[in-house]
Amino acid sequence: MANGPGIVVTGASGRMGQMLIETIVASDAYHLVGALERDGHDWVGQDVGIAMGGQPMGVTVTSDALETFRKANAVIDFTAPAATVAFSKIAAQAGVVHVIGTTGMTDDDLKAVNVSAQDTVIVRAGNMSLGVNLLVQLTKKVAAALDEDFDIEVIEAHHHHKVDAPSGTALMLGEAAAEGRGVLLSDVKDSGRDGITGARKRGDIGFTAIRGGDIVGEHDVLFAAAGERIVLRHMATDRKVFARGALKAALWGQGKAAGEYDMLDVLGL
Ligand SMILES: NC(=O)C1=CN([C@@H]2O[C@H](COP(=O)(O)OP(=O)(O)OC[C@H]3O[C@@H](n4cnc5c(N)ncnc54)[C@H](O)[C@@H]3O)[C@@H](O)[C@H]2O)C=CC1
Ligand SMILES: O=C(O)C1=N[C@H](C(=O)O)C[C@H](O)C1
Repeated sequence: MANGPGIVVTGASGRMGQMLIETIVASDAYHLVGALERDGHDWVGQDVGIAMGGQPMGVTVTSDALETFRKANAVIDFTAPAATVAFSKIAAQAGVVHVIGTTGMTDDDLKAVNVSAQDTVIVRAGNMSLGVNLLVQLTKKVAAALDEDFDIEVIEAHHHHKVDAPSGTALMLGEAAAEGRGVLLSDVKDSGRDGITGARKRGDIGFTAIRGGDIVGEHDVLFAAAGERIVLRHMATDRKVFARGALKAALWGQGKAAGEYDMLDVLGL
């Protein structure tokens, strides 16, 4: 008999999709009930295990979200903003927990997700790892303890396939620093410096994005003052940390009241 909640993985052929499927099938705490890819993708119609280059798993990749979500207890979604907005509406219709790892969402995308959260449990975070979520709390504390003599810079590095910048994690860290300082990130955010930028504005929170090779995800929060610097750092070396966090969120969300939650709720931080 199958164990634990039934999970659907969207973006099954993606870097995170495949990592999630491997993690689910290796665990007794969950089971895979569906694998979704976009219409026209060459995995659609194939057994997902075969498509991944291994043994059959008895789950055929499909592009029919509603039919698949109806068979599940949770959907784990690391895809792209437009797909995630559409999936949140379908998850609400099907009444399943929607765990969202997708980053690069606009304010309008986030508003649409928030509307879906009136009808189902949504857990969304730009980073699902325990380490980064702890770093968020540390960043808030350090920013609250220091004044604007300390310039705050968030530096992130990712693989060369990544399409959005700053990363979702960098934005979480920037929000935490702004909250610690009692300001709005939108009022102090400085990203994409290029050319004659003028001197750094006191109180700004700066962002720098590095893209290269196969870097999984690295984030520094730098507090730099005259004569001293503090650096808070997280380095992910394996996507398993994100998959484990997302699966924890899927389990945590079962039976919760409809609403939008994050990994700080899941981890009790
Ligand atoms: N929150 C977190 O902890 C993490 C978030 N991410 C985010 O997750 C997202 C995906 O990352 P990767 O797996 O590296 O990207 P990827 O490009 O390897 O995978 C994305 C997958 O989504 C699929 N997809 C796109 N539209 C779709 C649709 N309408 N229906 C079904 N599938 C669709 C694509 O075909 C692709 O297979 C990015 O936004 C990334 O920033 C990545 C790692 C950790
Ligand atoms: O695209 C990625 O790979 C990652 N994206 C997330 C982000 O935007 O912060 C999380 C992690 O750093 C990997």
